[in-house]
Amino acid sequence: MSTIIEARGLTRRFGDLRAVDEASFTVNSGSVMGLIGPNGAGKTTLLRSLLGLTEFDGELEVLGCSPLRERAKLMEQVCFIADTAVLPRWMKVAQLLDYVTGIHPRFDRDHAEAFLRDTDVSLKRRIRDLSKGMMVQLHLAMVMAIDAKLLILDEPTLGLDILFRKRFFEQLISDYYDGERTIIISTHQVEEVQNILTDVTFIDRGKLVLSRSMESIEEDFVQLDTVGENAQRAMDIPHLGAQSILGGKSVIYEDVDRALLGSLGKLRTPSIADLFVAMMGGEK
Ligand SMILES: Nc1ncnc2c1ncn2[C@@H]1O[C@H](COP(=O)(O)OP(=O)(O)OP(=O)(O)O)[C@@H](O)[C@H]1O
Repeated sequence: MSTIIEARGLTRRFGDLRAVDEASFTVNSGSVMGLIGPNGAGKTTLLRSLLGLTEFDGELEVLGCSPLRERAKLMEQVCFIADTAVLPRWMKVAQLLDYVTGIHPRFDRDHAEAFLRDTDVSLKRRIRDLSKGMMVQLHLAMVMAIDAKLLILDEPTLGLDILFRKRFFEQLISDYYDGERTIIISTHQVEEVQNILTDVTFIDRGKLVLSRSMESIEEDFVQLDTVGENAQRAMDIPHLGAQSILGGKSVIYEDVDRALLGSLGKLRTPSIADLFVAMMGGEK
């Protein structure tokens, strides 16, 4: 396992606004990291910094390169799909494959075609005539055929229905992820990525609120569902956040004595979505 990204005090200012504020984190090879935050939290700005697409202060190294000074070298090893990614609509699918074969040294056309054979996307179709779902399949085919060490996806499933979103993430993990590549996915759709992540980072108003492995989430956080009088006792113990449930409370704690909580109700590991709500300002 090697370090792919190392950020120390990464900051991006727009006038008085700090879109990314003193972010320090490490990403290791083989990680599938979810970058999760509300609208305007700084996700896109953080990803753009990693790619050298925006100026920043602080220290940042991505795949051993300085994103601002060695962008060309970095781009040889990175694949990025922006939330606003658009394919040239006037091209036919086959022409797109020709085009990317011509410009990208690590694009494997045969691999892309093999992937597309299992979809409804025909090489003869014009891109503008594809449905949204087919467009995603085409995007995925392009991504999977690029041999990149780091894949960065900014809101890759925006505007798609739940079936396509699920399929996108499933295929990403089953067909692309090989345990060595590193994937960073920014998304609002927390529930759908939860099962594929090895690491999770929460960002809120530019600050990293949480940056951990999924394994350590299990160790560090616990959720208690409790009803009746026990609910008040549970709320008296310092906690991260709480939600009302039928007849009681569901409360999330960090680093707490589980034996003490066990007598008050049912314990479980919080989902990423529940943890997100608790940390981003649920009922306290
Ligand atoms: N070029 C810019 N000039 C000025 N402010 C900017 C610029 N780009 C982003 N911002 C501001 O920085 C903050 C973070 O924006 P960013 O797009 O990184 O958030 P995000 O988490 O990706 O949001 P969303 O989920 O809505 O896409 C926002 O307040 C945004 O208005």
